[in-house]
Amino acid sequence: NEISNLSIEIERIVQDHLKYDRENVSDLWELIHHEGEMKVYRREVEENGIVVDPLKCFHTVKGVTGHEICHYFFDPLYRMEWETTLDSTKVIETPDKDNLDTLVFFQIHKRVWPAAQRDSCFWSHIRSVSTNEEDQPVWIVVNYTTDHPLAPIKSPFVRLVANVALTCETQIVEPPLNPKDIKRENLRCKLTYVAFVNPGGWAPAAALRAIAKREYPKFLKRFTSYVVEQTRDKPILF
Ligand SMILES: CCCCCc1ccc(-c2ccc(S(=O)(=O)CCO)cc2)cc1[C@H]1C[C@H]1c1ccccn1
Repeated sequence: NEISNLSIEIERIVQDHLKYDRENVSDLWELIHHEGEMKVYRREVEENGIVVDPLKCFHTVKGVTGHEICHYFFDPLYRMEWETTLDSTKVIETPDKDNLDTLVFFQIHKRVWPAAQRDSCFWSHIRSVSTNEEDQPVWIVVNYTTDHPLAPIKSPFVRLVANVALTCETQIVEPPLNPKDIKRENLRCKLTYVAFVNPGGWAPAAALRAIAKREYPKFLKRFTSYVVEQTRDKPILF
């Protein structure tokens, strides 16, 4: 039925991301932005003349955990606080009321003139994966395009196709003897962000590449700074 088909798809996509995303980039990837701990890479790929460049970003954020980064990325409550490229976001379905680890979003993206305005509909899933005993668990959020009756494709909007994952590892730097004494200065989150976005309809390749080159680093910097600010005086969420 619906739920089990969705959970099968979620399992497949999440496992793929867990397996591949943290792999280092090959020399097929071009470094398009390097700022402090943030490195943003891109591969130039076109499908039927449409730019679908995969994007991969590695970043280390001090003072927060991977759980905190994934929590603020996943929870709709904060979306419009850090997202500057959206006109709106809405949760149109909660597939499992007893387990709020999966939501279905419908988002309208700000128009990038002269291209047609985009909208998106995707399931979003958050999960922690324990690696081995002593390390902190890996946290991951995946946003993956899906059709939905409450997100009809309507002109003039062009539906974009996205497969995005944010994967985070938490490191405890110079761990104090008693784990209860861990402070935020002992925390470091190593995150990987991958985005496979098909803009859904033709847009000038050079323009799309320029937008991506400008927007992804801006969005990752703004989002991670937002989480550092929001968590500064709060108890650590491991
Ligand atoms: C003609 C221009 C079409 C716009 C292309 C486009 C659309 C969505 C997206 C995108 C889709 C999902 C996510 S997310 O991480 O899942 C968060 C969800 O709120 C993030 C970014 C990217 C791009 C590519 C430009 C690039 C760009 C990059 C960061 C912001 C805006 N535009």
